[in-house]
Amino acid sequence: MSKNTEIVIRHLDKYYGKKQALTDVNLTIHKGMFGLLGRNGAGKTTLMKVLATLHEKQGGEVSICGIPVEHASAIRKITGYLPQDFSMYPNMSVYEAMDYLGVLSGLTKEERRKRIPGLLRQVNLQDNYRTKVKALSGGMKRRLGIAQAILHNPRVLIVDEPTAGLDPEERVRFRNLLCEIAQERIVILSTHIVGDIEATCENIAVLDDGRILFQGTVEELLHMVESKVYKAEISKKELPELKQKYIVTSMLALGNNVMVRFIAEKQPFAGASLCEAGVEDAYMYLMQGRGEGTCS
Ligand SMILES: Nc1ncnc2c1ncn2[C@@H]1O[C@H](COP(=O)(O)OP(=O)(O)OP(=O)(O)O)[C@@H](O)[C@H]1O
Repeated sequence: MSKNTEIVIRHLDKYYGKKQALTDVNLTIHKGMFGLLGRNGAGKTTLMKVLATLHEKQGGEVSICGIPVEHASAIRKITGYLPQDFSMYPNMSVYEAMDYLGVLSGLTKEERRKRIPGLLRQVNLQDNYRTKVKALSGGMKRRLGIAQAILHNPRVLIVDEPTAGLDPEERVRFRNLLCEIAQERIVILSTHIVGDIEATCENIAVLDDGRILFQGTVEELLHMVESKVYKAEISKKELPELKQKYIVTSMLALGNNVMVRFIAEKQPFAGASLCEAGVEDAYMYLMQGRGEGTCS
């Protein structure tokens, strides 16, 4: 595949003072949805900020569609970024905010007039032109954030933890929007919510303590726990021992008993039945020995 349609990261190192936040990160990211998964503090935001040219790296090479990240203004022309703590112009209306950002992006009046209505329709805010930004719900603000991030029609969209705090319906709607956008772009989605990745991304990377623990397809991740995920109904008294021996990925209380889902290398005891592995199981397995994974 041509380097002009990829993000290529080689031996990337990033420090904050003496603290090393990224260590020898190597990734190649193609068109479509790419999921970056990791617990809080793993380095996801740092990696995204390096790609968005908001942080400088200390070592390695990074290029986006063939352009080295050192060429910040050229990178910003082809990259859209939605930060974790996105907020903008609370007293402007939705349309005014978009129009203003369009001016800042260098779009002509004609280009703005043509592009903004289509984008607001795409993010389902077509009925909110006059709504003040401060009056939007969390999900609507996030969707407006996406519209502003793709206002200049970038080839790459970088979205940092976009679904945190959204209700389930908004989360699904937001994920679908990103998938739609990813049909013609590279979209990088960072999250610590395993469900977001499972539903949307074919290719993923798991970051932990600044290092890549895994990269590949969701299928390859699932393969790691194939024939290793069991469920069993046990008494509450037996639970502590089971938790000591195995990685428990979910529990459901049933009176004095508990239905547990856990990972074991082979049939652990009679009465435990094999089940289909999920991404959350695989993630917990991968995180084994690294403290508890913070998946929700
Ligand atoms: N400005 C900074 N100065 C010093 N250390 C920092 C700074 N920003 C981040 N770090 C540290 O770098 C590491 C990676 O942080 P980063 O924010 O990239 O993680 P993250 O995976 O995005 O986590 P979260 O989901 O909590 O945002 C953490 O140990 C964090 O404490």
